[in-house]
Amino acid sequence: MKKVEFSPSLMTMDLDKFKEQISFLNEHADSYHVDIMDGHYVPNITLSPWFIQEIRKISALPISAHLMVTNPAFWVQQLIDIQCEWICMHVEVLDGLAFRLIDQIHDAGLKAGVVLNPETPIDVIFPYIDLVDKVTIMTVDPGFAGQRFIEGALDKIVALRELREQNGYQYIVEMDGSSNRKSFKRIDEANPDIYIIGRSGLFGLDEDIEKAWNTMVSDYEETTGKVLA
Ligand SMILES: O=C(CO)[C@@H](O)[C@H](O)[C@H](O)COP(=O)(O)O
Ligand SMILES: [Co+2]
Repeated sequence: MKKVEFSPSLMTMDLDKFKEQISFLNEHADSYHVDIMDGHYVPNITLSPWFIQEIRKISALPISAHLMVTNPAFWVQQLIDIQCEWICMHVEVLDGLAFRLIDQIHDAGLKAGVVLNPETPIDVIFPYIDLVDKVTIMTVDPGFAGQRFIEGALDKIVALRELREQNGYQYIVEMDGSSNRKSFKRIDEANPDIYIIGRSGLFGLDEDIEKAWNTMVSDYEETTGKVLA
């Protein structure tokens, strides 16, 4: 069976337990997801390139930056400077910039991802679908944790996997937004490669990160009937 990857969304971690939680997750998670917002593209401001540098000091896991910003070019250069493994940009702001930014990320030796809001159709990315390394499907509106799961967005995950199969594309498919005990089964049916887990699926389950992780694993296993390796 294909391995399911879990990527904790660090904007929902407990910052007063930063070192303790990262030390534990270094041994259990597959990568980290860092939400970067500019207060314009979405009405919130969360993590930053500086935060990625702080993680990097105590972790060797791949870090994926989810850019929710109106001017991705400005942020892409900063993330290239700090060598974040994945730079993921919302397609809704990529018009007229997509090829330049994807090439810039690749030229720096990093991976380029694109992110689609729940209402954005996948055909928007067809012009550059063969160039991207990851496609992230939002299953909540971007900007905040703790929102309602948007089940209808899952059809895009199925369609992206089919397109990849038919055309030999190389991208990874990821979901982001409210993955937890209530939604794991539906997400699993759509079968993304990476699950982003936030407060509702991981950090909010227990103050002790080890207990929270174990609860997340049993929630996944009980609701999907699958056993994680
Ligand atoms: O990009 C975002 C939100 O804009 C996500 O990465 C959230 O941080 C995550 O989905 C929260 O999940 P919940 O805490 O709602 O489960
Ligand atoms: Co995110």
